[in-house]
Amino acid sequence: MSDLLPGPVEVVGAGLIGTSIALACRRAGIDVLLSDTSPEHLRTASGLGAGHPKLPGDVAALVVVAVPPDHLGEAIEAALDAAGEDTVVTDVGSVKAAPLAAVAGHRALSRYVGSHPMAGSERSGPLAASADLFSGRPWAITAHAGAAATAVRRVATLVEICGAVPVMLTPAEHDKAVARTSHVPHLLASLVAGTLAGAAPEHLALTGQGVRDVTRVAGGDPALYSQIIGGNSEAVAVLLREVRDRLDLALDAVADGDRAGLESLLAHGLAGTRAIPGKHGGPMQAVAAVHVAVPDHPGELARLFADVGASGVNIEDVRIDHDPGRPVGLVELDVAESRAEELLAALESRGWVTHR
Ligand SMILES: NC(=O)C1=CN([C@@H]2O[C@H](COP(=O)(O)OP(=O)(O)OC[C@H]3O[C@@H](n4cnc5c(N)ncnc54)[C@H](O)[C@@H]3O)[C@@H](O)[C@H]2O)C=CC1
Ligand SMILES: O=C(O)C(=O)Cc1ccc(O)cc1
Repeated sequence: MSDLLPGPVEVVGAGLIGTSIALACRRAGIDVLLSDTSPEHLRTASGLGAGHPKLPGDVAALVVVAVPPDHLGEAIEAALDAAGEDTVVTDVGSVKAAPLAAVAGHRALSRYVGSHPMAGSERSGPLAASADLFSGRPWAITAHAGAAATAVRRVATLVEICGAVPVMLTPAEHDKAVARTSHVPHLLASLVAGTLAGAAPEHLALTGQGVRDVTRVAGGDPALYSQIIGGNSEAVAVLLREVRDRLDLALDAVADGDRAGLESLLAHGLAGTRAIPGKHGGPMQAVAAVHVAVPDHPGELARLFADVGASGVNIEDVRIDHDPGRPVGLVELDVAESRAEELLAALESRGWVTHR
């Protein structure tokens, strides 16, 4: 337990994010109070060991509001109304200007500090939660000008307890940033995924890893993401117009057979992939993919990872694709470019079928 966060922590909204935070706090030995409008989620989260239902009279040191975006304002206000004089309130909503505007006139505004963990999944509810969800992930802290320094420190302590990396931003800057890194990518993933709905099975049989990578986030709950994206409409619209202009250029280049124009658009995209920070927030490391054919039998992945471990090469990322015609998985290991040849040789010497 931390001196800066003595507990208890109250989590309002025991879904994916709320229960994950609660589990991380419990792991750190902090008492957690839970509340949720869904008795089922409350029961499930309590059963997972995330805490116990809040009782009348319980007072938290920190309230974490983790409800869907459309309900953030009212839930933050209710938390500020009910809290003790020393209680700090944060929320973890994916947009930050709107909930702040909803409570801007509150007498206890100095004890509210917004935040946003940049980690999650396509799944919802407490059963998808994990204490490790935020490990090594950025977590924005969006203090407004009138926030008390003690309140900001308490929220930063929560971020540290969850193993995340704090990033200080104003609410407006945050909303512009996530329009670019989360909301527009989500919308475009959904548009691409939509072209697959109802497609001919013989076309879908040619699905590879690329389309899975591009469409993964589109698997998220449409009701939640319409609130997230709709709650950041101004910043999202600015970027969507930029994308629309490029889409028009792409259409013209394809229709006119303009290879140079097409290459220029693709090169711009490549530059974007290189701008994405690497693991742990550092500069992007040059990685190379090593592909390994793995028989679809119990224990084969464990054997492969043990052999990679024995070679001393670190795996930066891993993906698995399936050969539709054979009982074989194709494992793609991303490793530092400078170590790829060494890994290929080590795996081949142990009998694995590999290629770059
Ligand atoms: N899903 C994700 O990957 C991420 C979501 N967020 C944000 O976290 C918040 C929660 O999202 P998830 O955990 O994914 O959703 P979820 O659907 O898994 O959980 C939301 C929970 O809030 C409860 N709830 C709804 N209205 C309530 C109210 N008025 N009072 C108390 N409980 C209420 C629901 O019953 C549910 O248990 C959202 O604001 C979202 O923008 C932030 C980072 C990542
Ligand atoms: O699934 C992913 O890769 C995500 O990026 C999850 C996510 C979803 C919503 C957020 O507000 C923040 C993170």
